[in-house]
Amino acid sequence: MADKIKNAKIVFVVGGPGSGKGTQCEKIVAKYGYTHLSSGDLLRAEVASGSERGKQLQAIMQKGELVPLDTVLDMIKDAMIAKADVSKGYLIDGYPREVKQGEEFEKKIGAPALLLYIDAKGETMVKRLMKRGETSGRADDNEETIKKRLDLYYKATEPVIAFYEQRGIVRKINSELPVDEVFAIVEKAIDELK
Ligand SMILES: Nc1nc2c(ncn2[C@@H]2O[C@H](COP(=O)(O)OP(=O)(O)OP(=O)(O)O)[C@@H](O)[C@H]2O)c(=O)[nH]1
Ligand SMILES: Nc1ccn([C@@H]2O[C@H](COP(=O)(O)OP(=O)(O)O)[C@@H](O)[C@H]2O)c(=O)n1
Ligand SMILES: [Mg+2]
Repeated sequence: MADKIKNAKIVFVVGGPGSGKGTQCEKIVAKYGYTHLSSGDLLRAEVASGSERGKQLQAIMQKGELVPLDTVLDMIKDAMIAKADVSKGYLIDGYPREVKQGEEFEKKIGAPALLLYIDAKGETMVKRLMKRGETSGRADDNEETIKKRLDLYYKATEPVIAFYEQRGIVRKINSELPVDEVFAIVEKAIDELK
């Protein structure tokens, strides 16, 4: 079962909240046909289902904290298996959030071939999320939760980048530029994989 996805290309897409991970992933899907799995979207779908587990997740996400590791990892794994027959590669967006999440992913699923590090300044991310919050309906796109998400990003997620840098698979992408210019850099990184 998990064997099916062992040979697939796995790309981690990591960056702060509102750095533009989702935006770039959509463009990668359109050009390369990869399967996009946003850990945040998977969690929000569970919340929307109204399940008991969803209610617990909602409370954690509203505070900008991290949900238990196993919960996210199981969701990602199930979603990967569901697409195993048709997938050219996987974009794992918003995961790992901490080094331990990366280690567990590798134990249960496989190793990433590339980590796209979507990098924007803190103030840029806050500005984008406040703007997105005007229309997104996301409960965590508010000033207080954004600040917590950002703090947690610097504390827990930036070490993930250092961890994979040692392996030489990190490509840092400056996402202060306009979307299409950012994508031009992303394309180069993906093309290197072939
Ligand atoms: N100028 C500029 N704006 C961008 C870029 N990428 C995204 N944005 C804007 O920033 C906002 C956040 O982008 P998302 O792609 O949703 O960010 P994300 O990293 O997926 O954020 P989370 O869902 O919070 O993880 C969007 O509303 C975009 O309009 C970019 O490369 N340049
Ligand atoms: N791997 C993950 C991904 C998301 N989450 C939770 O889901 C929320 C939204 O995640 P997201 O990736 O859509 O958004 P950002 O936090 O990057 O803005 C996070 O703030 C966490 O509460 C998590 O706990 N673990
Ligand atoms: Mg996103």
